[in-house]
Amino acid sequence: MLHLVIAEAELELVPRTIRDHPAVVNYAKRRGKRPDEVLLDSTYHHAALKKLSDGERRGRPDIVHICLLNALESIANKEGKLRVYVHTRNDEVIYIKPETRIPRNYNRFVGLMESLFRDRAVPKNLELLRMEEKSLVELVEEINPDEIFVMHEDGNAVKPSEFGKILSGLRNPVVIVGGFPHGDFRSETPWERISLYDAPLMAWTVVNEVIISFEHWIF
Ligand SMILES: C[S@@+](CC[C@H](N)C(=O)[O-])C[C@H]1O[C@@H](n2cnc3c(N)ncnc32)[C@H](O)[C@@H]1O
Repeated sequence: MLHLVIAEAELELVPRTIRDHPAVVNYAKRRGKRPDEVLLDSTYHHAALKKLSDGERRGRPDIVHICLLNALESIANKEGKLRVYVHTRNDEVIYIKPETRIPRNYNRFVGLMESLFRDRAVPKNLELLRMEEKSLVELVEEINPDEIFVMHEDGNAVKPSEFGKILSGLRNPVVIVGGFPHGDFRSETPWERISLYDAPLMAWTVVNEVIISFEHWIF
């Protein structure tokens, strides 16, 4: 079973310090919500983000959305060979049941994530998505993998097909992909770094490359 972690994802509610910024207040009003109930989104809160530390990389639910659509619709997931987790910049972990259908529509996805931040599990009866406070290291320990790989543009160069072969030979590998648009991991990731290509790739491209290369060797 391959465990895929989208790590340090830029997924969070609007932080307290910018909840009274006009860009946030107007956006929340348009959506009929309170500023403390809405996701931070760089498309709409660009002006307010300038006031936050790390503002240039925060507010990117779209990265999580595309990664989850790709991973959960994959053949590996349909065949029960994949588990997907999202770890956020604020050390929350989202556990996702493999049968979860992520909304294709971005606005519906945002609404779903806002419900998850409020209720900690959605839908309440099935708990397809569940959120817990947990660090990346704690999540990795809980999975109890036989190998842990951090996808990184400066890592050891391994061709995607070769990496898929390595993953297919393991019992319970964890693969960590950064869910942020720029820069590096902010916390410690003391595991083997793997580069699939000699230039930076988007997170969802790496998700696809990893899953498809893995599938190639197990089906
Ligand atoms: C958009 S990148 C992160 C930002 C990137 N450091 C930059 O400044 O452009 C998102 C994630 O994709 C993965 N990634 C990006 N390029 C990669 C590569 N060439 N090989 C393996 N993983 C890569 C890493 O996990 C990275 O954290």
